[in-house]
Amino acid sequence: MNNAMLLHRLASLRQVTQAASIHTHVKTIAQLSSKYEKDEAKENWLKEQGDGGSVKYTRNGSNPDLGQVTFHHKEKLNAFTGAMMHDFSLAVREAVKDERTRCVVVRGENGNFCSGGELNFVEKIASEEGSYVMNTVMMSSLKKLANSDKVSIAVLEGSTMGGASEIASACDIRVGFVQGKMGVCPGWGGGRFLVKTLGTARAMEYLSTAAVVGAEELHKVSKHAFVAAKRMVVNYSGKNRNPKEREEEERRIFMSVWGHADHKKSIHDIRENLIRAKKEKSHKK
Ligand SMILES: CC[C@@H](C(=O)O)C(=O)SCCNC(=O)CCNC(=O)[C@H](O)C(C)(C)COP(=O)(O)OP(=O)(O)OC[C@H]1O[C@@H](n2cnc3c(N)ncnc32)[C@H](O)[C@@H]1OP(=O)(O)O
Repeated sequence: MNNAMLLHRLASLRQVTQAASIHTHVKTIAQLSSKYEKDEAKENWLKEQGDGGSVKYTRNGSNPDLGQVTFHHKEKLNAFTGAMMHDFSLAVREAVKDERTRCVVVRGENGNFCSGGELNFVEKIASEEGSYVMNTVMMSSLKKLANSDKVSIAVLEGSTMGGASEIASACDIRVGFVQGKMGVCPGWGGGRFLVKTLGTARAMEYLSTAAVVGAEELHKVSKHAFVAAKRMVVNYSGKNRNPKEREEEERRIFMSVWGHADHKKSIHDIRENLIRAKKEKSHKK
């Protein structure tokens, strides 16, 4: 879809967009931010919610300039659990502090980058508290990676889906986003990187159409996701806003869609599809 067509569609949807009610969550964010004042408290909460997999920082033995952050969860294509988000924070901190290296390679084991959030975990934390903690921790890790003086390189092998696209975007690599299909919008702090890398029109197109569903179909699936995508792009393209306000707004936008009925239904449908695909595969054998 070209930009003119996209703008035309956006204009025709404006009425609905304006009518959709999205809560701002200001009060909730203030309460949660005092409950989880320390980074460690948020990271530990995530670890408690979902186990399985790990993320490790290592140095490349043959090339001392290279550090590497590796996702280990090969049986689920390196899908991120809460424990992995916890480890990712520690690994990124270690990587950006390592004075012996100039580059950080970010990759998944076994020839796959990452298939996004682990779906059981994603379903379990589909709440305001879950969205706040996950968003804050992952956004902080991605910011550290993006703002560090290391050159970060995402090795995009195999699957790169959902939140994994946000990690890849923080390393400045262009990838497709599937969040529209899930009835949400980027939840790991990736909105900023997408707008920075692609510009506003392309970012809107990617968020609303790039992946699997077109804008009109997406709007039927979840007008909330569509509206959130628009708000996220406007947030980073608007003038006269300071970076902190933008970051807070990105978090509010994400929290307004995470755990919504559309989102819960989408997680359920995606999991059902995976189970059905697995059964079909085993029948064919
Ligand atoms: C804020 C984060 C959040 C967001 O952005 O909104 C997310 O990231 S949500 C997750 C988004 N990701 C997805 O929707 C991807 C779901 N997975 C797939 O569509 C497919 O697995 C695939 C990535 C297209 C690969 O397909 P294929 O090559 O056919 O492999 P399998 O489907 O057989 O996968 C192997 C194995 O891995 C399990 N798996 C894969 N991804 C996930 C996941 N995200 N969470 C949990 N489990 C996952 C899959 O179920 C298979 O397991 P078994 O059936 O037990 O072998």
